[in-house]
Amino acid sequence: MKKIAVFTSGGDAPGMNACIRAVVRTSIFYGLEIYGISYGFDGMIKGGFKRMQSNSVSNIVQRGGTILKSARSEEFMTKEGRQKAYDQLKEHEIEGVVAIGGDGTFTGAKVFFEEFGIPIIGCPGTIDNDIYGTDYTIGFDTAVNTALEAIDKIRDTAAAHDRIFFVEVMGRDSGYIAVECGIGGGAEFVFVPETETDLKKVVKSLKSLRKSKSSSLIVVAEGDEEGTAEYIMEKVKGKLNDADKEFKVTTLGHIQRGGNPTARDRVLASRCGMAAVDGLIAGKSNCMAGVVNGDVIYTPFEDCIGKTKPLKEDHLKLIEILSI
Ligand SMILES: Nc1ncnc2c1ncn2[C@@H]1O[C@H](COP(=O)(O)OP(=O)(O)O)[C@@H](O)[C@H]1O
Ligand SMILES: O=P(O)(O)OC[C@H]1O[C@](O)(COP(=O)(O)O)[C@@H](O)[C@@H]1O
Repeated sequence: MKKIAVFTSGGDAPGMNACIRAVVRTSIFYGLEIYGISYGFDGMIKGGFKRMQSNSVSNIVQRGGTILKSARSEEFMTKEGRQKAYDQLKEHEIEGVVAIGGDGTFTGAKVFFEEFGIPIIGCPGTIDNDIYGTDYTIGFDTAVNTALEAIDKIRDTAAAHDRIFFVEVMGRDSGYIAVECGIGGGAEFVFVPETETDLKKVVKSLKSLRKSKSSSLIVVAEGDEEGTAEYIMEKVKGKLNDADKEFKVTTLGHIQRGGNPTARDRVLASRCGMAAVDGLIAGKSNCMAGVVNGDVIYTPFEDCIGKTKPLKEDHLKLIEILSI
């Protein structure tokens, strides 16, 4: 293997730059030529390849976003689009690819490998932490810390004014961010897509909590099956029927996906990046490099996509117990 390429795809997650840096420097360390592909699969189709040197990735380990840009590609969803991408890789004599992204990216990578046999290894880059085959995904720790900082500030206002606050955090299909913010931020309740949200029970608990607490904080994952934080707040407000209480909603939004990665994310990203290149050199493919129980492991894309990583039962129990 002489030439490999790396790209970021789907969204962006803090730590992607640290991962790119590790891929580039590990490749150079082993004497490989390394190319960066801009704008994910779209860039592959359009031939957006650029040779990278060690100094191409200087001073980025601490930066959020991705220097390779990120994109979602409709064209790659078609056989014709993937054929164009393959032709571009052939033209540039690329023999292996590192894909940094989430489960959508890995789904595309798996299809691509099955059709054209180009060796491809993934690194888990998503703030949602919803990928099987790694205890944590790159960006999750930073997103939780960003959301937690905001929640701490919101708590000050909630306490000062005796308010009930609903804070919406990211997580289209997953409650990992909500659960960790809920535990770390001392939330009274956390609503997540993985479990049924029982509003009747919540209203009952809020009524009884009124005796001991003057303010409450509820964290809602954006993908909760009951609806948005705004919608849930209106429903709870209607049922609680407490004219003296003020209800407020804060949606944290994309601030959770930006910012400098935490130490944990930088280290995880660097380990996964190095492991992806090691894996390609060792002849691995169609899999993701992740970290489980402290060790790097390679998990087939099929499992990363097909298997779910359930929320920890004891985390959910913790929230219930600590909120009394
Ligand atoms: N079934 C598929 N076939 C081919 N490409 C796919 C498929 N699913 C996803 N992709 C590609 O992966 C890209 C990123 O997926 P997306 O779900 O948007 O992000 P993420 O990787 O963060 O989950 C898509 O824009 C598309 O180009
Ligand atoms: O507005 P966008 O860019 O589609 O992103 C929103 C989505 O991004 C996510 O945070 C996931 O993003 P990443 O996979 O890139 O980390 C989801 O929880 C959220 O629904």
